[in-house]
Amino acid sequence: MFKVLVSDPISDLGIQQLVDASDVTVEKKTGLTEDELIAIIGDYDALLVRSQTRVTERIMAAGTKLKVVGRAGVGVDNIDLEAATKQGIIVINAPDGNTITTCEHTFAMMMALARHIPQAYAKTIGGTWDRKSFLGVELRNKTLGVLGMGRIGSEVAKRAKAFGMNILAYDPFLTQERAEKMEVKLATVDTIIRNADFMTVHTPLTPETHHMISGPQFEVMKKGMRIVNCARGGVIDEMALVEAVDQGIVAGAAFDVFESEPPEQDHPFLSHPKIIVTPHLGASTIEAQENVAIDVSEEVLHILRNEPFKNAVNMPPVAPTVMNKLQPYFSLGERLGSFAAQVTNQAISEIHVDYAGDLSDVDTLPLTRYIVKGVLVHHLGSEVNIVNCMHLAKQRDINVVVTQASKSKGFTNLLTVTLKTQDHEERLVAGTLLNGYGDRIVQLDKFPVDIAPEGHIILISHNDKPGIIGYVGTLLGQNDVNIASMQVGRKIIGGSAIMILTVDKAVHKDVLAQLIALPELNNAEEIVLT
Ligand SMILES: NC(=O)C1=CN([C@@H]2O[C@H](COP(=O)(O)OP(=O)(O)OC[C@H]3O[C@@H](n4cnc5c(N)ncnc54)[C@H](O)[C@@H]3O)[C@@H](O)[C@H]2O)C=CC1
Ligand SMILES: O=C(O)C(=O)COP(=O)(O)O
Repeated sequence: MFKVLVSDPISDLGIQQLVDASDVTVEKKTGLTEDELIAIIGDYDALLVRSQTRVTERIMAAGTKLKVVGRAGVGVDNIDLEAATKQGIIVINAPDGNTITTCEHTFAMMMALARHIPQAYAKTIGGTWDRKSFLGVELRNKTLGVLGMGRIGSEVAKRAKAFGMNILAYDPFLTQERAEKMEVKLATVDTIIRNADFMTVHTPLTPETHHMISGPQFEVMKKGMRIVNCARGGVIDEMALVEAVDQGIVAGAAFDVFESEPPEQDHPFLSHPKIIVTPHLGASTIEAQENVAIDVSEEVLHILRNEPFKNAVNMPPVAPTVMNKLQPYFSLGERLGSFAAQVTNQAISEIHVDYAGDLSDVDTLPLTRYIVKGVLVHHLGSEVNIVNCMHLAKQRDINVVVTQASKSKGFTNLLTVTLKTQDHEERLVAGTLLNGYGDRIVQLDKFPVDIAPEGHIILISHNDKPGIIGYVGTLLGQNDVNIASMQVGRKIIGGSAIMILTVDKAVHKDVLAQLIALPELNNAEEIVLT
């Protein structure tokens, strides 16, 4: 039974599928301190959060069973991604579910700013009928600068057009072609600062975006600009902004997010007549909260059940078409990796993966991760998963080399895993996915073979002499080991040969030792593929 902890307020309706799952129990404990979370996190397989819970390195370290941290929302700046990757914890988010909601909040803020709605409301309910102090401005014909044209920024631009605004947009990934399609003008940050009447930011907080609007930008800013931040506190320098408002450079600002949340009671925004604020409400609608909770619950279930998933933040994204193509090979890849590791007795210096046939022209990185996981798991155990395997390989100076499009030897698809050791030994295992037959191992070192990569396998190397098969069969029979299948491979008559037996149960070490003691038999080892 998987245990899921929900440590922030997340929509009940959204997480219903987790609650209903027969293999999951869900517990809600919100408002915990870091130490309180550390004390209990060891019991849980998954943690669901929004932006309040700071998922620190200490929490991850205490989460010994933790497989996944699910963020019901976009920003993951409250989660230590590096620590998660090192520990093999998958971090997923729900990037699409709150886009429109946050875009609408941005608009609400922009209009509230243009028409002084919060200030006018406060005065009216305070008993003052003041119609002179709140002269506003129209949005029509104004220039809106959008910094960050991702999901939310693009939706804001779309709506701003309907309000008759001219849009100047900047995003490092915004091409001229896409800008034209969206009917916005591609501009630099500098052009936007010097020309916009309104400016809204929709970037994540990164070292590059931190204080991207600060003193130097306010110095050259178009006088009377109104600024909205519904993205992340820290993209705009808060103290420099207050100064710019006081100097009359900025006519007003609307902030949903703060450099530190919640802000201190004496934060200058909270008492400034020209700055309006909301307590990080961008994503807070019934619809968005249901959407993100549904998305994240679905992904968490996939991860817990070892099924493919898509929105991992600490792994590169994979297009659904690529994923569909690769997914059938995941189990084969992992087993080939595991097989190769089990027959390699020296320290591995390189994992070489060659993809041929159908796999020669797709981005195979996700599949490579399964192979590397298979190789490492033999020595490192369950600590290894597809999130941390590359990191763990690098830490151990193991090179992962991938080649594509070498000859497929007649197979429609062929995965060849070669492990190279520091002593220049090489072990090679190749496998294919045969339509209608499933996974097969088709080559072992230089020998062509045909075995299903599953269960208990005995690999024997011997000299090609008459009678050996009989000795082996008799010895295994005497030890109550039932042989399910047997294959013999050799390159030349009387030369070195291999025998591969699949057997019904684990083989005791003594039996392997007795096998090795047989005449003309050089080695016998058991490979277990679960
Ligand atoms: N206030 C709230 O409750 C909410 C806030 N957010 C925040 O809004 C922000 C945007 O979210 P989405 O649009 O969903 O993300 P997104 O990833 O779709 O878009 C972000 C865009 O920022 C761009 N960008 C990165 N560096 C930039 C730079 N230096 N200058 C200009 N653009 C840059 C990226 O290329 C990307 O296109 C995120 O920080 C997210 O955490 C999201 C939802 C709710
Ligand atoms: O999704 C985001 O990035 C947000 O900022 C929303 O945060 P929240 O889930 O409302 O705490």
